[in-house]
Amino acid sequence: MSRKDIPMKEIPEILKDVSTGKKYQRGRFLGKGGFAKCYEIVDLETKKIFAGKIVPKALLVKPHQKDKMAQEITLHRSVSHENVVGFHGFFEDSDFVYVVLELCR
Ligand SMILES: Nc1ncnc2c1ncn2[C@@H]1O[C@H](COP(=O)(O)OP(=O)(O)OP(=O)(O)O)[C@@H](O)[C@H]1O
Repeated sequence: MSRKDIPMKEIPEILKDVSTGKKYQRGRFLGKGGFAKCYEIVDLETKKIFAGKIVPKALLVKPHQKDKMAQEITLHRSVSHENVVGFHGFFEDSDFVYVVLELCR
């Protein structure tokens, strides 16, 4: 089965982190990578703006794809440097993994 045949769920307008209760409004589309689509997202409580990197779980089927995603998160959360885009956390629901990043203007 090729990539285009995989049925894709729609990304929600409001992204909810059930573990913290945080909610983000999905805004402007920023760009697309190999697996992810990136959007501006706004924390509904603090009104702070971030970049949300959203990866469909339907694309993370092979063990090495899941491992790469987990490794990206593990590495990125451990790095804090002025030249590396800031990492603000991640969460998931049944269909997507959401990574919250500093927004690059
Ligand atoms: N923190 C950010 N702030 C603003 N725009 C971003 C941010 N992160 C990603 N983007 C936009 O989203 C696009 C896709 O990013 P993503 O990190 O998914 O892909 P990539 O690194 O280009 O590819 P790959 O999937 O191979 O890692 C980028 O090219 C950029 O336009």
